[in-house]
Amino acid sequence: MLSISQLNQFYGESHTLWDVDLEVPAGGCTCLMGRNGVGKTTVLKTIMGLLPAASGEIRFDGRRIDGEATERRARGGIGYVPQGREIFPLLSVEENLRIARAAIGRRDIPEIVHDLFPVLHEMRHRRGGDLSGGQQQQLAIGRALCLEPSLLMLDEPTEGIQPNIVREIGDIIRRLNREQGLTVLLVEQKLPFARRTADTFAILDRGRSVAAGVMGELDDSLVRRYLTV
Ligand SMILES: Nc1ncnc2c1ncn2[C@@H]1O[C@H](COP(=O)(O)OP(=O)(O)OP(=O)(O)O)[C@@H](O)[C@H]1O
Repeated sequence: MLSISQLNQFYGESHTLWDVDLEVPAGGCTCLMGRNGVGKTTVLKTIMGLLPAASGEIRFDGRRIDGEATERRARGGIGYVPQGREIFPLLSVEENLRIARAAIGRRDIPEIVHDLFPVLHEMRHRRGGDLSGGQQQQLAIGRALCLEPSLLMLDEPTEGIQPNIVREIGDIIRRLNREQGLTVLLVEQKLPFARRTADTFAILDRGRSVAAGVMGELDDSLVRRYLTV
């Protein structure tokens, strides 16, 4: 569904991504892994068109999208839940959702959002900034779902969230993937969470793709070499 080949990216003079390849199969849940600063967030932002690619190809459903504006990619089916969530803190929960929904010309809130996140319905009049970290993460995912994506990308959705809520977020990602058929690309540093949630992995090291496979192939030697600090 998403296929990246030979992607290069620079921040000014600094070469950040080096010939990165990444395959996200349709209907799967792929975890992009690697230590801090290896370029995971940069990959997601480049897929979304928030950063320009210097060279390489990004294909989504077979179509090249690397020349498209972010809005077009979002409308075309790529949902993005950024690191740090980036909800509007002064707007209500409902307004946060409606703004996203308006981008595809709709006014209603999709049922799936209330089904998955009853707390967002209960707290619809509260300001986004007044929610807990876990609730804000649910709002960020709910907001991405308002655009009815076929691929959902999440950047460290469990960062700074209490352990019991981490489990809930994992359940939700699995439900979206397995029950709703949404393809998922997850950036995640917590190994047990990644193993439970994803079925394939790809590892970056200093801006390069160094390993990929089905989750069962993520063995101790790969973990020691590329993931443990
Ligand atoms: N706006 C920027 N300008 C210059 N360099 C940047 C910028 N953003 C990130 N970098 C650098 O690019 C490299 C990759 O960063 P990136 O945030 O993509 O890594 P990451 O793997 O997502 O890390 P983390 O797990 O800490 O979020 C790092 O060396 C980082 O310092």
